[in-house]
Amino acid sequence: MPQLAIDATCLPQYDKLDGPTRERLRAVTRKFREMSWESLLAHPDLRIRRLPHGQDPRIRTFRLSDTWTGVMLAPESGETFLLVHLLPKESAESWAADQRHDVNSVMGTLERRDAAALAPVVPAEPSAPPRPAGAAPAATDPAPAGAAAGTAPSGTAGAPAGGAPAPEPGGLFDRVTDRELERLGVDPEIRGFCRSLKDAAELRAWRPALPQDQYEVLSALAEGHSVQRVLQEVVAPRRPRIGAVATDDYDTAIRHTRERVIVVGDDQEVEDVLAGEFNAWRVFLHPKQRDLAYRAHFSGPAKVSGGPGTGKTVVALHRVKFLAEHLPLDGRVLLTSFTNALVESLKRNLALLLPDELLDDVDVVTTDKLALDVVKEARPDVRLRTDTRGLFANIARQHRLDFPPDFLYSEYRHVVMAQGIGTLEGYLDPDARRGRTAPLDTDRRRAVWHAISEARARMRTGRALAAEEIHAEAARLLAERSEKPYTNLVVDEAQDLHPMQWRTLRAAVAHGPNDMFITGDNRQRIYDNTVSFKQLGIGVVGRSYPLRVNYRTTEEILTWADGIMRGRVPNELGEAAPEPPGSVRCVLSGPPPEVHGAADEPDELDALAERVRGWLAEGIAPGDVCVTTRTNRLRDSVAAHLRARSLPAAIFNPGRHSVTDEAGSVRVTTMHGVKGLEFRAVAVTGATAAALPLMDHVTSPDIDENQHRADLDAQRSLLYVACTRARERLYVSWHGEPSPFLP
Ligand SMILES: Nc1ncnc2c1ncn2[C@@H]1O[C@H](COP(=O)(O)OP(=O)(O)OP(=O)(O)O)[C@@H](O)[C@H]1O
Repeated sequence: MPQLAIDATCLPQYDKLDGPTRERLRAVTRKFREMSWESLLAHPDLRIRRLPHGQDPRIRTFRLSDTWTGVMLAPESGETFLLVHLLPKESAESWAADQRHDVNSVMGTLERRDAAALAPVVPAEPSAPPRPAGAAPAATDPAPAGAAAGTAPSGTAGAPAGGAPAPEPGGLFDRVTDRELERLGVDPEIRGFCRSLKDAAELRAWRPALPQDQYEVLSALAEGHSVQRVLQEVVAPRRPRIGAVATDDYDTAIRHTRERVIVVGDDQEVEDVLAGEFNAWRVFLHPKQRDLAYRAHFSGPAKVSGGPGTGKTVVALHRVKFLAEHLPLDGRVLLTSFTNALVESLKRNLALLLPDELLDDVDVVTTDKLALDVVKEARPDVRLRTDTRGLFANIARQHRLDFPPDFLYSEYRHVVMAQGIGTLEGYLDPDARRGRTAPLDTDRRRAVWHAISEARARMRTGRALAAEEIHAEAARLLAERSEKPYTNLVVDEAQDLHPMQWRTLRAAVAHGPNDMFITGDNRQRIYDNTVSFKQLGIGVVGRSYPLRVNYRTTEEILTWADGIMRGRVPNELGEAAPEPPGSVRCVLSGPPPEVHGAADEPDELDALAERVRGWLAEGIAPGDVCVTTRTNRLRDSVAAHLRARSLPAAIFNPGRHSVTDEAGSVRVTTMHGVKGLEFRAVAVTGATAAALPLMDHVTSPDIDENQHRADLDAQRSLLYVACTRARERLYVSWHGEPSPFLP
């Protein structure tokens, strides 16, 4: 029986179909799976048509409804049909006639190109593959027909219309030879075409017309990566593991192109795939993502880093799936993150990916909850203390320590607990305070140690323990257990965890293959924690992997937001060394961010309300809009202001609500509250100099200059995180003096 595969291009289209058309599509897909090709061709309702002037003899159209047409690829073998696109009837045939599918001779993937748009600009080389039978002569429209609106070059990307461009000096790919391009899977047609390109913007404008994987190769080369690196990072992950590529074997290529094609088995799968435009991540993984998530064996902890929106959480979720599928009988997986809101969001997404029987084997909890549960098992009367900062300030006063108010707490948190120092001797060790800038002689260290010891003793007697104490105790209890509670552990948003939290995690799983899988991004570190994995016994050397494709944010927004981090080279996650250079590519493009400086707060809020109203009028659903502020006070004012102007607005408290609770309203929340989330449109309000940075939350340089700088960086990151939550639209406003962090 033939099989059906679905191309990811169909997903956003499915959203546009009405109920009866969707039902009909399901019925049609059933026929494709169940009937022979001859019966399908003869079927009166389907009206399967070959396009007499099409570029690709394998493409057919079929009737979906009076207004919608399906486009499919029907390889001669008839084994696997590919549903390529769903289009309004009037545009379907011309689109389908322009496209051509080929099997990439190096990567073995099925690629689609707009052959009609490319025809005038590809050289007619003798080495070019013969046009498929039935292909049309070169079309005359030189611009890439499917190019994103406004991005295609108005002319011919530097090439004379109607003829092949002669290679010109100063081309984008001059440094790469034809032989190298060939090794990278760039076919003769595209090799000839790319010689005419002058810069990366021109290449990007042609993207919709170019075969997808070859575009990836060219864009990595255009970024300046070496041929070797492109071979390793782009070509190798796509190559079939075994066997040679046969360019006439479309069935195999369809199955092999898992980045954008999925073979479906039954109605439920068809529905699951098609209905999931925003859940494409469940099905279509980048080869690098798939490789990391489903790799059978990492010999120890593995770390995945990458800028915002590069799919780290997606990889973490798929990794949990892989681990849960391969658990020993009594095994358990822990998926953990920093805040309740993040954990809620992970739980929801995991439930979309895993069947119930696998979900039962996975715990999704914050690292703090894990530690508290472990401690409570041994001492049920213990509870979490929330006023630790105040306690230390009191004790510092009582001990008459002449330091700034937060000094004692900072010393406790960032020296004593971060390094797990348990004795006065340990604290007096010359290395104990390495990296701290305020010097402390031995007498003062003794005084500080006594004050810290008293605070710790008071917490223990009162049984209300700071999170730091709970983790120290949890790590101790877990280290004593010969049977660890977890077989594997997956940590998301790892950049924000404190060393004491890492000790708990390290102790919760035995050392060994696949023990820890860690994802994070130091650019997004918004809490005051810096970590050395090496010191914590988490060896990731040789098992660190970057992700470099941003799936969330438009290029315009990401480029602007990157200006917030200008000149800052973050340290690699869990290391003291700077991150190696490497750029991120965006899949999406759109309008640039809007910025607005107002005279005062009421003016700023008025302008915000109009912006939000405009988005809603454009058809963006209220639940897809988020307004974010630095403080709770401004958050409340914004919500009240929007409501007073009849806009549906709800305050989102990430600690208490799950993300979908307020689906019918514009979400108003703090910058901390948007971490890990994403929205079609985001407004960042109150980006004024007085609020970003908020100096209350920045360690004074008198206490420690390094910590002072790290705290300022964390606030800069907070703005960066808020801005990179936007998928399509970003609006940033302030009143009075703008934040110095703004680009
Ligand atoms: N292979 C993929 N195909 C389609 N969409 C993807 C893919 N990978 C990730 N995405 C989408 O990209 C967006 C960002 O993914 P994700 O949240 O995993 O990124 P992240 O790196 O964890 O982001 P951040 O660090 O900014 O929180 C999500 O909407 C996700 O569904």
